Amino acid sequence: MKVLVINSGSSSIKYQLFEMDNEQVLCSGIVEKIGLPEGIITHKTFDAAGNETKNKQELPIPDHKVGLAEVVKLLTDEKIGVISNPDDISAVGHRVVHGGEYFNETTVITKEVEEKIEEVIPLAPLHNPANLQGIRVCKDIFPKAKQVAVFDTAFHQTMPERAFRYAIPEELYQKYGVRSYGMHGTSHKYVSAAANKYLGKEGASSRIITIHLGNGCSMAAVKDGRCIDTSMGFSPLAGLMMGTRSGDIDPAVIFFLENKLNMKTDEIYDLLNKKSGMLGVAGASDMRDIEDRFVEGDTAATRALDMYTYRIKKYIGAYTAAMNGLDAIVFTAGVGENDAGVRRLSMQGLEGLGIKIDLEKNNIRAKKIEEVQADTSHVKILVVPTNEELEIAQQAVNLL
Ligand SMILES: Nc1ncnc2c1ncn2[C@@H]1O[C@H](COP(=O)(O)OP(=O)(O)O)[C@@H](O)[C@H]1O
Ligand SMILES: CC(=O)OP(=O)(O)O
Ligand SMILES: [Mg+2]
Repeated sequence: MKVLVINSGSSSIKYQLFEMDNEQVLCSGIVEKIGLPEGIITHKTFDAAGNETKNKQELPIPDHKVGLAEVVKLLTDEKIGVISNPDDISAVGHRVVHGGEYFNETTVITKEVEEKIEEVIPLAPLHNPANLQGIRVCKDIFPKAKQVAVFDTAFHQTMPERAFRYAIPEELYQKYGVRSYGMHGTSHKYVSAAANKYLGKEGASSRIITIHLGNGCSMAAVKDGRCIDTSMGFSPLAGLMMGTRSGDIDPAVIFFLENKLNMKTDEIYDLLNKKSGMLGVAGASDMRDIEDRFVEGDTAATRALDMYTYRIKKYIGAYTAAMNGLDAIVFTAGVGENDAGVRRLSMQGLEGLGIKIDLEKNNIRAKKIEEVQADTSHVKILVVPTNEELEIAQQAVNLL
């Protein structure tokens, strides 16, 4: 059974085509820097022995629709394509970021499901539209395949009320579902399970903090394999500082912008979602650009990194308290897996909590699970490459 997985992030589309009979990856790729002047598509095909052939192109990719069209071209290309007939694909698994109160499980996509994903767009304005586009394009191109949605919010459904409720009038939760949902759940689930397995703590008691640092960033406190708290909230705007999102901010700033600067609601929305974070503070959203400037001693980039990593530390403190201790920290996603500098700065000055990184071991871009703590550290520090696509494909197969 061949399953295609489409993972549309805010700045990227990742995809993998699996032969699920033996979980073999037939091809995989990433469309990066969507919306920036210079987009990149990296497409890899694999033969039965796992040997890789890579194809890289640079071209402007203004939005997710253009990106998806390029992906489909590559999948069906005469020379390097891996499918000759779209009907070869039995299912397409889609990452959907926000399921609102409607979905806490993997679901076959029907017209009603599509409408509900559309209805909660205001809760995930950078993501659900891209997720929907992916669903619609794939329905057209793979009409025989079952379309399946795997929701980012699902893993966080185990949070207790004290963690997911906001201190606002009860009616807003009861009537309108105003509460914290959390995102990146597929990734937090995958890497926490992988870490538990690696540490020999599957099914045992364990206290792990997972730190997903991509363009969007979030952390989760995972106790005994279940999420008990997470930093994103009602929408993916909450929590950590991100590529273009502010993360936590005093809501009074919004009233100030309205009253003092006469900004409209959608302008403020845009400001906090698309013009803030690393972009707002240092003028660039891509961490590779920030790192280059940090190395050159750029003041704004240095300040932005200091803010970004300080907030990670604060959440580590909070979640260590919430779990009454900590066994392991897990870094993952684009920045978490590749950026030794961010890991180093985030772990600096946490010796008081028994957390100490080894600078030499940390100096890696992780392709598999790596341990980067110092010998004297009481807490393990792992870098675990996430694989949201495999997790989605497995869930799609289980459902079907
Ligand atoms: N080698 C690297 N060093 C530092 N940051 C990197 C590196 N490779 C990728 N990144 C960063 O990862 C981020 C994208 O992560 P990713 O998980 O793909 O994001 P998303 O899924 O949110 O689109 C970008 O900010 C990019 O700069
Ligand atoms: C929810 C979210 O922020 O996703 P991504 O990091 O893929 O943009
Ligand atoms: Mg992502």
